[in-house]
Amino acid sequence: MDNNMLGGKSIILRLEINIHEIKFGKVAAAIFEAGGDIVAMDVIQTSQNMTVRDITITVADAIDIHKITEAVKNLQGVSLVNVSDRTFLLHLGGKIEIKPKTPIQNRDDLSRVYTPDVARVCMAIHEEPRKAFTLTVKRNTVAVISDGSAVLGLGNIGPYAAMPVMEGKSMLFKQFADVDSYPICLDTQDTEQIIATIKAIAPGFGGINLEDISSPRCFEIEQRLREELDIPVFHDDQHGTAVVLYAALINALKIVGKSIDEIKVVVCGIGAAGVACSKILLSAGVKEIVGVDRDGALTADKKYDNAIWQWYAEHTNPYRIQGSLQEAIQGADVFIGLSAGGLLHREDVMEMAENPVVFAMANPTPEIRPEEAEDIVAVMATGRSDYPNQINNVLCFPGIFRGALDCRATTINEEMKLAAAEAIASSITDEERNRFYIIPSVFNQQVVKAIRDLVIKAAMKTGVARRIPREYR
Ligand SMILES: NC(=O)C1=CN([C@@H]2O[C@H](COP(=O)(O)OP(=O)(O)OC[C@H]3O[C@@H](n4cnc5c(N)ncnc54)[C@H](O)[C@@H]3O)[C@@H](O)[C@H]2O)C=CC1
Ligand SMILES: CC(=O)C(=O)O
Ligand SMILES: [Mg+2]
Repeated sequence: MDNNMLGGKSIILRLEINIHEIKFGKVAAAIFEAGGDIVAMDVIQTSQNMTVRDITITVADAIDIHKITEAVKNLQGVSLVNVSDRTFLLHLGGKIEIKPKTPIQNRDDLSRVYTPDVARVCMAIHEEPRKAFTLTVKRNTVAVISDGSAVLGLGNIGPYAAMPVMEGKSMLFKQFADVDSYPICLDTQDTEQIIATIKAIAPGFGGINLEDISSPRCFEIEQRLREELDIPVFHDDQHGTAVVLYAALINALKIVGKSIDEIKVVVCGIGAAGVACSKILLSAGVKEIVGVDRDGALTADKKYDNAIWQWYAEHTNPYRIQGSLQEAIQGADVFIGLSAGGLLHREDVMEMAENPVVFAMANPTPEIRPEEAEDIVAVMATGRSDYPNQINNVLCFPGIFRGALDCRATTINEEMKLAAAEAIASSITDEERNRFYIIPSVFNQQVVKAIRDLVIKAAMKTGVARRIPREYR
């Protein structure tokens, strides 16, 4: 895939221009004609014959970037030194760092944070292991762990390529909920090795956020770790997504005036996210869910090697609909896309029931782009930050872990997830709610706090809180 397809709407061209051969106005005109809008320019170097300039250009899409670079290369007297985009610049050297909380200014400080005095702290924890929560980073730190096997909708791109997403999740944890986290990408996709590795590194963490691990391995990995560790293990693509999806659906149904037990829902992509979203909808009372994957609708009339698909087929699709997405979507009230970009077409949306709700949540490219269907849908949402109604697990994972860490929960259970969904859905008032505003912004700090508070209450009520926060004592 062309790197620029992953986002960069703003690029910087470094050009070496022979000032005797071409005037800058001509360069600017060529960029403009190719679809670029020059928003800034820095002169890097000048000499009697040459000038080197960094030209910042905004573009509508990746095709324009190609057109612009070709146009510039074809100009006599111009040499294209480098093309960079702001997204790549933001990633130079990684996006996070670790800093000491206090400076070490003298030998006395050194002997306290390190040897010899640190030994007393070590022995205190040795004698009473739960002190690890008060005397180490465990109290506020989550591991963000991937094996690179299902990175966004990019597929199995491996542990190195997964790192930028995991670093991004760590940034979000810190900025939105003041949770510290380390991105960890494992160079194995073997279930047993992943489980053993995570168990081995768990002592330093207060929670494990599994990320972008493909199905069906993700189900066993999560389940085993939940059984074998005493800290929350949460597969974000399953549960974070399901929580936010459910919150968004509650509000979307209020707009279209349909009740949850009478809608037909088509879920496209029965992987980690698709299975978890379907499960939360089943428990919320949806009666007709049809799951569609690469081989079409999942139905109890077929047998599947994948145990989770077998379970899925037996618990959904009551009318045993068979066939492709195009067939399954006839008369559907809601489409939920958790598969790959571009799978849903305008013609398919036209076959849905009146006032269709379309949640095209694949990243980075949704199953259908809003501009293709917004005039024929009642409510449209994507997983992206650059369209209205962003249904993305970022609305859930910072707040749910904030709550879990603050009450030192041993797990994140169903009650805590439902509490998080309720906090998200109810953060939009009846007056505020409209077809472009069914879900709050990730920048709304009240949402993280609301999730945290309800999650702590749910943890206390279900007996999984090991610490009662001061305000609840
Ligand atoms: N908006 C959000 O918050 C989230 C969005 N996602 C997106 O959902 C998608 C799936 O993610 P995961 O469930 O983690 O991955 P996964 O690998 O566990 O599942 C993907 C599923 O989609 C199916 N699929 C792929 N291409 C298909 C096609 N052409 N037709 C039908 N089915 C197809 C696969 O067979 C697989 O079952 C990704 O695009 C991801 O970015 C995932 C989690 C959160
Ligand atoms: C948002 C997210 O976690 C994903 O697309 O995988
Ligand atoms: Mg993910």
